[in-house]
Amino acid sequence: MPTAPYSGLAMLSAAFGARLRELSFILGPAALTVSARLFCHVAHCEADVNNNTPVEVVAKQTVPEFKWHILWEFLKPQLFALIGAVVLAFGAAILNIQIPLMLGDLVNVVARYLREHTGNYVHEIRGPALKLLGLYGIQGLLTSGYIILLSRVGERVAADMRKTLFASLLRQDVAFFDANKTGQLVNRLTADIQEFKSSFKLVISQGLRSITQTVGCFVSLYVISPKLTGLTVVVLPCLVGAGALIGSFLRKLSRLAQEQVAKATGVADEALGNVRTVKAFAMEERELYAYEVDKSCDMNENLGAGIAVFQGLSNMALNCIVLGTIFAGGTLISSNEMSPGDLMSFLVASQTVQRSLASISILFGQMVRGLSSGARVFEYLALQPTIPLCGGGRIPYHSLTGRVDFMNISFSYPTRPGHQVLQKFSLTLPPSKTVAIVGESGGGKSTVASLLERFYDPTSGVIMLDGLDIRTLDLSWLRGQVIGFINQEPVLFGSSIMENIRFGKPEATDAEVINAAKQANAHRFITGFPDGYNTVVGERGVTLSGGQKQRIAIARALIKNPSILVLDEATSALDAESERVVQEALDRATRGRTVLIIAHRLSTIQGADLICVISNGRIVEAGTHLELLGKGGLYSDLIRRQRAEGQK
Ligand SMILES: Nc1ncnc2c1ncn2[C@@H]1O[C@H](COP(=O)(O)OP(=O)(O)OP(=O)(O)O)[C@@H](O)[C@H]1O
Repeated sequence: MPTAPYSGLAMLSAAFGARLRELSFILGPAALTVSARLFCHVAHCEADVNNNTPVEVVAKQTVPEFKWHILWEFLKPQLFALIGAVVLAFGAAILNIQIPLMLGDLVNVVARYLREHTGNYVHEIRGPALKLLGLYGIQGLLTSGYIILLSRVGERVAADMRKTLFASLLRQDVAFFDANKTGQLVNRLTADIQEFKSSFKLVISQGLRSITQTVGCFVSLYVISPKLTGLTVVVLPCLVGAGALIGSFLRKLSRLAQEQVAKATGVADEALGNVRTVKAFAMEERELYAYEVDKSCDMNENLGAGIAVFQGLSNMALNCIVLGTIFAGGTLISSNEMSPGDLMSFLVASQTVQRSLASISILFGQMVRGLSSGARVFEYLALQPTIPLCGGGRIPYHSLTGRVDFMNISFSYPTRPGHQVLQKFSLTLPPSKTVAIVGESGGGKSTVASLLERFYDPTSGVIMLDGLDIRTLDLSWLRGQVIGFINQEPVLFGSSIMENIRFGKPEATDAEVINAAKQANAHRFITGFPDGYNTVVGERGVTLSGGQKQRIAIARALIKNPSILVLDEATSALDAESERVVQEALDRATRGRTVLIIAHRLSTIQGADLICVISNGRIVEAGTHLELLGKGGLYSDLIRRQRAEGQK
């Protein structure tokens, strides 16, 4: 008998073991096995407490519903493997029910031999022992079989979910990303799916086994001794009721802790994604992350303590049942109502029930967590974007002029519905002409570009391309082939320069990529790198200068040969020399195209065919540079202000 390094439960187990040793004069050596198994169970339960601390990271604002039909779609392709796993798990559970009965047979042989000391012990024990050994072997095989099948099903379902969720997230409107933090979305892809997978596997394997064993062993208990079973049945409902009450309190704690972990992850994601800003303000030490992590640590510690008390109490109660059984069973043996083997069977069977019930109580919490993780994953799987990515008409390339009309556009961002950014805004971009929008910061310039790209749809009014409402046109065609977009801070992906330029047209040949780079004034510096076009640009292009990044972004936009080019303050973040080379590239790129420039520095747009000044969401002045200067209005003011700032 091992000495217990554990707390009260283990001491109870040890005391129980001692009691069994006392009884071993009747029950023989098998009693020691029961004691050891019970001890192991206590240790196992304590280990479960540690394993049960939830590390789930959840992005949770509302409580989404679990959609079973979506789960069914993922399970369908794995149905055969799943049925196989269920059958094998069921088989293993049925065999587990047989084990106590066989142990009883074995003990009866031992007890009879101890009592009578007649016959050939080895010969008599061989039959039941071999039967039991065979049962252990088959049970082991079935267990391995269902675990293999189940982990296959779990992994494949999780991989399918990840791929589908990722595709669904990318399909969502830009407004969706305004409202949801990236870190929380990534959590759904990783932690939520992981949690769902673990719960799914656990519930199918252990849940099925525990329920089958509980029912089966209860039947065995009743067959062995209705009296003793009656005793157990009276006590059990009280324990289950108390357990359910504490369990619901713990689930609430768990949900709060999960939300806190998700919050901390969101903060980390934001800081790591913008590490330069954090460093520039020397905020490494003061980052909010530590505070949020400490908070989640406290909450998880409280949860862990709650789980510990819960499991401690439930183990103690269940162990007491076994203890009571031995006393009551001993009385029945003394009055010859029960054989020692029957008491052995009863003990092991009741121990199996106890273990199964303990595991059901843990599984119940796991199932709730799994269901809420699954619900969060399914919530976004079922979400349809309000702006569909494909479907709708296309204008043949040869007849496309590139004329754009903004007609009476009013617009508020979905995340800020009370704040009207554009009010009855009207503007025409004539084919092959350059129109620049200027105005105060926050006046709505970039919003105009976003609406043309259909990142959002106007609240009222229509945007026309060649006289057709852009809402009737195929969005992937519009974004993929008609409009080229270059903004102030181009984002490159952490792959090669070649792949980054090809992002604009995935089917482009190497020659097309090089040609686009030449048009964007980028070929020379790219070929100057040791790896040329295969140079990997680092995350978000950090290994390149601002001007180099911008020229690659221009090449990426030009490779699709767009009819319309939108330049959102494309050179405002560059120094004078970079601006000159990029401007050169842009001048070449804009030739023969309809161009909308969202301008910050007025010096770069003086050659535009039309300059519009936007204020409070509508155009207040329009004309060429000279015409506007002559008017002496808002445009002249802006120029004067910029000159004064330049001189400072
Ligand atoms: N995604 C968004 N969600 C909610 N409001 C937004 C969003 N983007 C911009 N806004 C708000 O819309 C208004 C117009 O913003 P916009 O970016 O169009 O201005 P801008 O003229 O381009 O400014 P700047 O010259 O400073 O870039 C601002 O009040 C801004 O706060």
